[in-house]
This record gives sequence, C-alpha cells and structure tokens, in this order.
Amino acid sequence: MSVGSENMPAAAPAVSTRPAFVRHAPYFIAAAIVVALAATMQFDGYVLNILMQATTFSIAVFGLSVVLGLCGQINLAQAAFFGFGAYAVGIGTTDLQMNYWLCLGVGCLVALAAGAFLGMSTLRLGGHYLAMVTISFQQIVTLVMINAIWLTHGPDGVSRIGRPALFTTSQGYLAFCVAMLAIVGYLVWHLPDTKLGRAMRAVRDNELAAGVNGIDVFRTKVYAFAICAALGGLAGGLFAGGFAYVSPDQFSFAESIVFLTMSLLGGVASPIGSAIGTGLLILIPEWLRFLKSVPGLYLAIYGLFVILIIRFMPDGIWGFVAAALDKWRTKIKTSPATKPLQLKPAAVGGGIVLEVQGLSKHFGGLKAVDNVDIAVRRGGVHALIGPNGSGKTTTLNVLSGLYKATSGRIVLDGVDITTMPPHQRTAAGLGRTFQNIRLFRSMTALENVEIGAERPGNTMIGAGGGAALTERAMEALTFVGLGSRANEPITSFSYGHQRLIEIARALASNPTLLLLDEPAAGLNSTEKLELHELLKRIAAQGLTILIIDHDMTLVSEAAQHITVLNFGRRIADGESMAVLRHPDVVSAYLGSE
Ligand SMILES: Nc1ncnc2c1ncn2[C@@H]1O[C@H](COP(=O)(O)OP(=O)(O)OP(=O)(O)O)[C@@H](O)[C@H]1O
Repeated sequence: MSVGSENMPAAAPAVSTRPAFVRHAPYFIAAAIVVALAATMQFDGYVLNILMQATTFSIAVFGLSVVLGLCGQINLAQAAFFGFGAYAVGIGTTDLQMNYWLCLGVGCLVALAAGAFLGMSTLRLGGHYLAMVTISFQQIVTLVMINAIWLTHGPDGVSRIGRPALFTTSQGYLAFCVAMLAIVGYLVWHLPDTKLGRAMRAVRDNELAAGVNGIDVFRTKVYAFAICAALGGLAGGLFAGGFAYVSPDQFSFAESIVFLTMSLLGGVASPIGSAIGTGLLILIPEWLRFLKSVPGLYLAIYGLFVILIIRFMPDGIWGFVAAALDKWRTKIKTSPATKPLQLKPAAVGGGIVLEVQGLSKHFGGLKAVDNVDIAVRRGGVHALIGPNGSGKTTTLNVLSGLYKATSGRIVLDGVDITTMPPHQRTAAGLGRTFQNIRLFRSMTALENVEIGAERPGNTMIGAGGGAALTERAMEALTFVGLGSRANEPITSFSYGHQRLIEIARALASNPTLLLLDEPAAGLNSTEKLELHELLKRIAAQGLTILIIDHDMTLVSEAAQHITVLNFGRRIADGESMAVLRHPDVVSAYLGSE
C-alpha cells in the first residue's frame, strides 16, 4: 500500500470524444446487412419459422440479461410477460380489430406495468422467496389464459393474428423482427454504461454498499424487473404477429424455464450470450431430430448437452469466450489530466456536523446501543472507541441507515435523517466505509469509485456527464495513490489497497461527514502509517471524519475528540488526551488490553 505518493494531478482514462453513433457505426452497418439479408434471402417455411422463433425469443431473453445478468434478480415468469404481449397483439388485431402497432404498444405497457407491480410487491424479498413468487405469478397467468375463455379463447388459443401493413409477408416481417432485435440488443448492450446500468451492477454485487453509495436499491430492482417484463411483452407481441397463432401452452412455466436456460447457457451477463443461448436451444432439438425414432434418447442427449455446457462454462458460452478474450485485450491506458482532488463539504449547519441524541438500538433483549449522545464538530477527526462488542459498528450502521434506530434522533448538518433510508442519507452528505470491505467485485477500481462520485447531491460533479464522473473518480483514486491502476479489476488489488479504494469511493462523493469503520484493521504497520498520512490529508481539506478503530496509536494521533462506548453506553466523551486518561476508559478499554 502506498498512499500519498501520487498526490499529484489526476490522470483520466482515455475517453473517446467521437459521438457514440460514430464509434458504434460498425454495429449498425452489420445490423443493416443482416436485416437486408433477412428481407431478401429466400428461406423455406421451416427455416423461416426457426429464425422467427430465435429472433423473438432472443428479445425476451435480453430481458433476463437485464434483470438477472445485470441486476442479479431472478425472474421465473418471463413466459407470462411474453404472453401479455402475445395476447395483446392476438386479441387486439383479431377480436378487437385494432391497429397492430397500437396492440404491440399496449402489450409492452401491460407487461411493463405487471412487471413493475410484481417487482414493487415482491422485490424486498429477494433470493428464493422472489423465485417462488414469480413462479406463482406465472402459474396464475397461465391459469387465466386457459380459463378466461371469453377473453383468451381458452386452450383453443387465438388464430389469424394480424401483422402491420408494411410487413405483411413472412419474409418482410422477419426482417422487421431482426431490426427490432438489433435495436433492443444495442440498448441492452450499452445499458451497463448508463447511470441506471451502473446502479444495477452495484446492486447485484453488493446491495449494502450500493445503498450507502446513494443508490436506491429497491427502485433500481423494480426498474430492472419492469424493463425485463417490457422486453418480454415486446418479444411476445412480435412472436404473435410472426406465427399468427397463440395458445396458453406457449406461455407456461416450462417456457419460462426454457428462457432462463437460454440465458444461462449463452451467458446471462451479456445480450450476445443471450442470443447465442437462444439460438442453440432452438437449434439443438432440430439437430437431434434424427434421434427421435429411439424413445427418450433425444431428450437424454439434449439434457446432457445442456448440463455439460453449464458444468464446464458456469458463466455461459459467451462468458467463457469473453474471459479468454480479456486475457488478450490490451488494458485501456490512463492519460495525464486535470487537477488534484478537492473536498468541499457543504457548510450549512453551524459548528456541529452530526448530532446524535439518545440513540438506542436493541436486538431483542440486547441493548447493543443504549441512549448514546454524540456531537461531531465540523472539521477534524472524531473517534468512537470501545472494547469488542461495545456497540461501535452498530452505532455506525444506525447512523448510515442500515439498522433502524430503536429510539433517538440523528441530525446531519441541520437535517433530521433518523428515518431516512441509506441512499437518502448518502444524498444528504454521509459517506462511509465498512469494517469488512464492501466493494463491487465485478468492477474495476475506477468503476467502483465512479459509483461513489455519482452520489445524488455531489456538487463536485457538474453537468459534464460521464467525463466529469470519470475525472472525479480518477482524482479520488490518485489521491489515495492508486491512479495508475484505475482500470484494474478489484480482485487484483491487495487487501490494503482495497481499503484505499473504498475510501476513494467515499471521497469521490464529496461527503459532508465520512464514517470510517476500522480502516486500519488488517493493515501492517507501514500501511497504518500511510493510512494516518491519508487521514491527515483528508482532514486538512476540512472534511469531518468519524472513525472507529482499535489502534490506539492511530486514534490518539489522528483524533482531536473521542467518544467511548462500553456495553452500548457512552462512558466518556471529550478532548482526546483527557478521554484516554479517564479512569473508566482505562479500566473498561485500555486496561483490558
Ligand atoms: N444484527 C445483529 N443482531 C443481533 N445482535 C447484534 C447484531 N449486530 C450486532 N449485534 C450485537 O451487538 C453488540 C454490539 O456489536 P458491535 O458489532 O456493534 O460491537 P463493536 O463495538 O463494533 O465490536 P467490534 O469492535 O468487535 O467490531 C454485540 O453484542 C453484537 O453481538
């Protein structure tokens, strides 16, 4: 770990100044060629059906690459959303004689609304509960499709479904579906580079860290779910027009599992993987058709094929290929740039930045924090110390909103934040690091720090968009001495450096108050000295720090003010040297060492 050695003008990665549509022109040219081929090549009916199915299914599977690949949430009801789109076009263009485009739009909207509703009512659950709820939703939708005969025609399904006037021929309609696939694929491909996409990745990697970095975790999950459902609806609408017939068995739970398998097989993290998985799962049964004469053999080989791919390529086929390509790809160079990191905490609430009054947190009968008062003065370092289990981390968790206070009041810079969720406290100016490092492990150092810089209310990010964000993140990384390694993945950093990246992430957000939870834990003596230097440089810029640490040398040298907890209660508070000499502190904490 080397801090301070790079406290010089920050370097920013080379960011292309060419507009996106110029940089991505090869994609659009390739897509246009494929659309032209789909429109002009002469396919027989069998091939046309396979292509139509692969194209429309791929769009539904793109939805799973958003909700599962990007945001880490399971959805076992994609076939239901697919069905919403399909029935909207089916019923709309036949029974209701409505315009195809209107029906397609309605199908997408109904799926989006159902996805958002399902997400809002279930996404606080997560894990296997979420899986169970989506399965139940899928089953209900299938039952409605079968039994609401007045609307869906029941098991007979809807036939003679219309197409738009522009694309009445099968070949023309296929070309239209391929064009839609290319557009949706492009959007999903670039979603990770947007603010919403970054938030989804952060939520997938570490929900707690995402929340304390200003991301509204619940809303991000709901958006991901709604986007997934809308893509399912769009795909279903296109499918209905392509095959002119829909029936409930096409949208059953088994189909949802097929969609999921397609995305896992190809690689759920990327739309390329989704398209590969979809193509393979549609083509493999066709390739193995000649085995159908032997009962059971076809299914056994099909199943074995899928199991082998998932066993030996856990990230899917594209995940495997992308990892191999990554080894050969040259790392993006950083280019010299701009200015040193500036910390300009807002100063609006007088001399006291943080006022904690009568704070308690009880776990059942255990009073982990018991009626604690803390007043943190603006500027400088305030330490919160105490023996193991005295309630320090619990206090920090209550301050940052990870735990709900049993009682008491927390005021940050004049604003009562007691009942705010974590992301709102972060927006109000709270930054923090964790005792057990919580970085976004699938991202590079720079991407991690960019998430911090993107904090709502960060006045240091102007309207410069992505470039300003990158610049700010580079300044913070350079401030902690890691600017030259900005584009390396988190997993390549030592434990000490990961701590520094976590601090850089908090600094990039330009907080009013920085909470550091045992930043020296696990560091060797040299690293601790460097950490001390870093704290001095942060404090020199006027940023207020509330630090927890067991290292008394670090605490006594860095902190001007100390609060001591024991068994959840405050036993001393005041100027550092006086507190450390306090007889209660000596016996409760220092004496125990
Ligand atoms: N989520 C929880 N559920 C139940 N009890 C908890 C929870 N979190 C903490 N505790 C309990 O609260 C008490 C205070 O724990 P806390 O982690 O805040 O102490 P600490 O002072 O930070 O300790 P250390 O210095 O070892 O990190 C402990 O008895 C702990 O077991």
